[in-house]
Amino acid sequence: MSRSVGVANEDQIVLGRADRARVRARSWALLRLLASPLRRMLALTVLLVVVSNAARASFPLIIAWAIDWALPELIADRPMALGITGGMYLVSAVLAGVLLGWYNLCTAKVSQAMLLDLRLRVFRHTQRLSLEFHENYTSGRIISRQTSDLETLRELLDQGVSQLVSGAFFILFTAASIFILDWRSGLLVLGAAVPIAIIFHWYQRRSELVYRESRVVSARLITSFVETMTGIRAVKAFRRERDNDERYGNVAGEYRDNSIRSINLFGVLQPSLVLIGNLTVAVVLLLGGFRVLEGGLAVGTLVALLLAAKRVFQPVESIAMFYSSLQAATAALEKVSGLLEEEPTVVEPARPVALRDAEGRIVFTDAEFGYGDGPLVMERFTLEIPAGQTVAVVGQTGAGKSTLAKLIARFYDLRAGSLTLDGVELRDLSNTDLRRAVVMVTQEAFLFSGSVADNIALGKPGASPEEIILAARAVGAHEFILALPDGYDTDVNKRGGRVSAGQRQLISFARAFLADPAVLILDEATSSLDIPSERLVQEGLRKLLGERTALIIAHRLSTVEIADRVLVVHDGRIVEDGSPARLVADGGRFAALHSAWRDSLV
Ligand SMILES: Nc1ncnc2c1ncn2[C@@H]1O[C@H](COP(=O)(O)OP(=O)(O)OP(=O)(O)O)[C@@H](O)[C@H]1O
Repeated sequence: MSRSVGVANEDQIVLGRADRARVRARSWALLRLLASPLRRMLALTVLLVVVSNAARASFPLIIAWAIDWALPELIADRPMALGITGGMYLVSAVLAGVLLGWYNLCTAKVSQAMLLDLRLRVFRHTQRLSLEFHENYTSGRIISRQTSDLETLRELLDQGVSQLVSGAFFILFTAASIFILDWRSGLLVLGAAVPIAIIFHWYQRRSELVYRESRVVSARLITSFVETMTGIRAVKAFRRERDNDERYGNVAGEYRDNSIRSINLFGVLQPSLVLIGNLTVAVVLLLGGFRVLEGGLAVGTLVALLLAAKRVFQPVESIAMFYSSLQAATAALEKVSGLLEEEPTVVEPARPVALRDAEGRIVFTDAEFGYGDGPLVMERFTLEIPAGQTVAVVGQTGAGKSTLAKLIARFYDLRAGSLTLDGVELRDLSNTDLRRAVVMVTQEAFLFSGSVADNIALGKPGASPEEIILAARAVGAHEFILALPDGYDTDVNKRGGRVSAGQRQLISFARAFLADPAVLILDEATSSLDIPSERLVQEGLRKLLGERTALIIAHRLSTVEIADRVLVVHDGRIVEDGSPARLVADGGRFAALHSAWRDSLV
């Protein structure tokens, strides 16, 4: 497989031939995909740009006729010819103006529709990608794809595309009009296309690298910023400000250098084009002038030729300017299309097996697991958890406890073996059935913006206020919620609505209670609670656990007391398995942990 699949070579500036071709093809495929629902509109846009520019390019031709044909006719007292050429000029001018305006409206519609589509795709897709992807691809990068890259595309689409296409057609038609007027001058203008093509090619090769680098450095800049701000507590606690300033300063400096390089490249491109254009006009004037003197060329034709030659190079400058935003947008599109090419590693089955009322029997058979291509984190094991059992998982840090929990929640798939819920492979369940049956409450107990009630209701969309209060009461959260400024309607992200870490956990307990899953996983979920609220929660927890299957990962052994069974995980293996009392009696690892905990209580 090529290394350029997905985001794999995202930080690489110079791409090999095959990788470059693949990345280009991927970007084009994305553009085609975005354009396909707008085919009709696009066809109209093309028609408008062709006709309006043909009309614009006809002005010098009409002027040549007016001078060389209509004027002599007028002198001969036949004013009809001047009326015809004047009328033609007027029609062309109005047609060009009206159609050009319409064309601008159409391109704005098309480009904004494409941009909206892309924005939504990027958001939906990144949300759909598996946890494995997000754990490796930092949130800073995602933000940079969604903001800075899409902004770069927006800048091009807002103005650039319409100018580029319109300019290109204008040049084409004006060059054609020069050929019609005088093929020798036409060849001269065509000759100027050679150095222009060379300079564009030079600019394209150089700027491709510079703009690709710009995307990479810009992502690093945003990542550095996001990391500092999301970890602002750790930054302050460890006095990281000065180091962070320096690191950020270095990346910002790199970004500046990169911008200077791209401006310098443009600084060569633009004057070169102006120079080529002016020289060509001068040559056309010189040669045409001699031919007029010799009688080989009509005066009107020369005037028209000069007008056309001057106009043919007019859009070149704006094309050069928008060409640089095209290059920047191409680099952005490479990155965004790479992100969109990533596939979720944990996929929903095409034909899921239905699971109505889950009981919660979990069975691992000859299961093995490791993250990505990494080493095995859980060595081959077989484990059966009967429905309704409360299992505590203990073990030293890094042993694999959370990994076990994440497998049951299907955040990851096994590398080998099978994992079933009520006899159905987890991989064969629909997301809806799986999420209804298995709920995981994590340590971070994330709250979304909105009210406390909204946050609890996430467990069961459409839950009534009574159900929400019942759930909060069950886990012992009701009292503190009532004490908040607006009770259940308090906005958790507003000043005064902020809740403590322990309160956050209680809210997420209420959410889980309301969800009423067959299998509940609590990952370190009681670690932020102080002792009284932990006691309170112990009570709530008993109610929450009720009849369900539960897997509790806890450092605090007080939580383990309510478990029917304890699993001791060590170095990716389950080394002890039994009731708490039996494991204590057996005198193994759990017994040692337990006695240390008892001592700490005294
Ligand atoms: N996303 C990941 N990618 C790669 N390796 C990982 C990932 N998450 C965990 N690991 C590794 O897997 C092993 C088990 O981690 P796990 O989080 O399951 O441990 P744990 O027992 O829950 O530890 P703790 O009590 O500290 O939370 C560790 O060696 C860890 O480095």
